[in-house]
Amino acid sequence: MSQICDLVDLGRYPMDRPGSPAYQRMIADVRRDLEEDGCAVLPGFVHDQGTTHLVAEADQVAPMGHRSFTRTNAYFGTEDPNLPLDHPARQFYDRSNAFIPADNFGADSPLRRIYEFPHFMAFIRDALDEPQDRFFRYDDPLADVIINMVETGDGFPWHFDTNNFTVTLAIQNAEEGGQFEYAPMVRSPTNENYDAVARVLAGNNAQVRQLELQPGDLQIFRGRYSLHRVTPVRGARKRYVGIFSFAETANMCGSVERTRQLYGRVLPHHLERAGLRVDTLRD
Ligand SMILES: O=C(O)CCC(=O)C(=O)O
Ligand SMILES: [Fe+2]
Repeated sequence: MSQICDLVDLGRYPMDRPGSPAYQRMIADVRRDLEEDGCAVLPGFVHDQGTTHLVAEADQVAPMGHRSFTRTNAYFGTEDPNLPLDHPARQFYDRSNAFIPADNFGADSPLRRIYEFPHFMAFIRDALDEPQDRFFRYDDPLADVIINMVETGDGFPWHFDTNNFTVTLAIQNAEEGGQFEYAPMVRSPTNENYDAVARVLAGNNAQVRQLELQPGDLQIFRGRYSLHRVTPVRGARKRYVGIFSFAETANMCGSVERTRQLYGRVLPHHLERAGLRVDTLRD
């Protein structure tokens, strides 16, 4: 079974030593990057040897990925015929990928080892400057820690996330494509900024940054405000990205409908949380 130091470069990222000067410097760096453009990258967070474990695990569970195709706009909304045809909310794109659900990452999973390392959650919370009583691991056995698997022909078109922030770990790059592109903080809680969104959707990349993330890089991203996409992938090698989820309230879990769409199934846990009975017996 791997230890955290077999995966994470704790020398470079001393998340296990809160309060030390090195830890304080690390937090200051991440906060500055998040402040500047809503995105912080920690290169080599998982060292090369650790990445080997994560790739081996991903290859092993890849057949369990649930593939989904949708036609979506940047807001995951439906068609609104009352808006002008060129409105950003009326631009629809194909999206396809496969998520490998969280219950494939069991107690001895290296990816889960990182997610459940107690100092990891504290470090992410600290980096995002979130209060302790508003930061929890996601209580969803299919979605707390997953892999986004993107294969040749797949892509993740322009969108805003529904979560306030996303924590991802690059595990394996595709042979071609699969770059992460984003328009930093293009909208705010009080301003949709549709004109700027429309410019990005139309292919104007003056405001767009492209990241060449390498396996092992950790990314902390405020995806609710920054329009972003993953460029289409080509070649035989799959693109693997680990996604670690956190929530503002305890016991948060995905809805039955959305879970079924993304992971192809639900567990009794989802039905219970939705107030539904697990059995079909007459009361
Ligand atoms: O795979 C990635 O790098 C991020 C995908 C993404 O934007 C998302 O899951 O919302
Ligand atoms: Fe996203």
